[in-house]
Amino acid sequence: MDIFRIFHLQCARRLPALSESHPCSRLHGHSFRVELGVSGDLDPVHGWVVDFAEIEAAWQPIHRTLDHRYLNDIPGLENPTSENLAIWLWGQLRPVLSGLSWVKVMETHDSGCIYRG
Ligand SMILES: Nc1nc2c(c(=O)[nH]1)N=C([C@H](O)[C@H](O)COP(=O)(O)OP(=O)(O)OP(=O)(O)O)CN2
Ligand SMILES: [Zn+2]
Repeated sequence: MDIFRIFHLQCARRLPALSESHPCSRLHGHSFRVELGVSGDLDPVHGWVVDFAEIEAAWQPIHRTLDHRYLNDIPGLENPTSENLAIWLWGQLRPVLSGLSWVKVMETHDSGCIYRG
């Protein structure tokens, strides 16, 4: 069974590997939509994979670290593409959120990525 919870981050970033002519090389902001997926068998007592509150609790330190921040300043996010953000989120969350199965980052309504470790 797969369950997921959705979170939102407001962040500033620039993508330093791009040429100056590319708009994303300039400072700009994104309202990221992050989906955290957790997979596992149902706990027969509770009838759930994991309490959604556990996913929420794992997310809170991430939110404090990233929300309304300039991502490029965060160690490991010097080139904060959505892909690198998904990988970074996986690295932060995998040790504390058992059953983490995917991290999906949507940077706009139409564009995003999924990382499964
Ligand atoms: N594979 C990736 N491609 C791009 C990334 C990325 O992280 N991974 N990032 C960007 C830019 O950050 C850019 O801000 C994306 O937004 P934008 O180009 O504005 O998105 P849209 O084209 O969907 O929006 P429009 O309003 O239609 O311009 C670029 N590529
Ligand atoms: Zn961008």
